[in-house]
Amino acid sequence: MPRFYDTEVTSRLMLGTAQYPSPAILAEAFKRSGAGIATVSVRREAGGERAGQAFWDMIRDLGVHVLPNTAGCHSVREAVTTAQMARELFDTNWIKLEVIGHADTLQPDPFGLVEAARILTDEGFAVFPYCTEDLVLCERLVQAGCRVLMPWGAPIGTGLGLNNIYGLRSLRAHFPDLPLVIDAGLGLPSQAAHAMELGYDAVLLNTAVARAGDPAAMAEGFARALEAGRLAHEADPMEPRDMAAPSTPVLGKAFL
Ligand SMILES: CC(=O)[C@@H](O)[C@H](O)COP(=O)(O)O
Repeated sequence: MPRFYDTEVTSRLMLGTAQYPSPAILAEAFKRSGAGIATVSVRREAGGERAGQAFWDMIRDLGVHVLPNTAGCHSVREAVTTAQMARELFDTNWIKLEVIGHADTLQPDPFGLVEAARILTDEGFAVFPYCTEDLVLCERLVQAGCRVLMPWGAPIGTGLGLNNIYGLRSLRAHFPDLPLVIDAGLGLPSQAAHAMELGYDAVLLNTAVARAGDPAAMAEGFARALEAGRLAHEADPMEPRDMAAPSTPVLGKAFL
């Protein structure tokens, strides 16, 4: 199982905690999938007071690692301040760093992300940056102190899956020993299995589970797909080839 900043987790599935039809369904999705990490929006917690406390109690009861995020932050300053609040609220130095750079695609602002990552690692945070698969950006994030990378599969909430297989494969090859997590854009368990087959360590998703007709069943579907994909990765898959190759031996075939 993957290790994030010296913490070994028990599952390759991380789930977001927004958009569920009810808290009970959210809890059931975690239970059935065995997801090991819950991401929580600091803004939601900080703004909610009593509702926030009830939500936090429920998350704590799940018994999973909590990964607060800076969702909704569009500037370095906002993200850093939100991370500092998260450390106090959740009593953890883990932070999923989001610095959104574009209103339509919600893609990360690479420049702000690196700057915020550097500030936060200097302050002792364990930063989980939501990034793109750009190799130069990822190099800079590692230089800034990040010990895990979270490239997007596709824009948040689209369910499009892995938009740039080539780029994700290159990233894996470039950082063979760094934990890599696909974050955002997954819509189906088969896409999560594909991420595992590419050698990724984990996936983080929210919309595909929370917006499914049966969120708990979908969460379990993702968990099973992750297991299948990882097993396939470890089994050393065959190389695809262009030319047909008979899988049945022709030796001993009767001549007519
Ligand atoms: C970066 C971000 O906000 C994602 O972690 C999001 O929470 C999950 O993305 P999906 O809703 O597309 O799964």
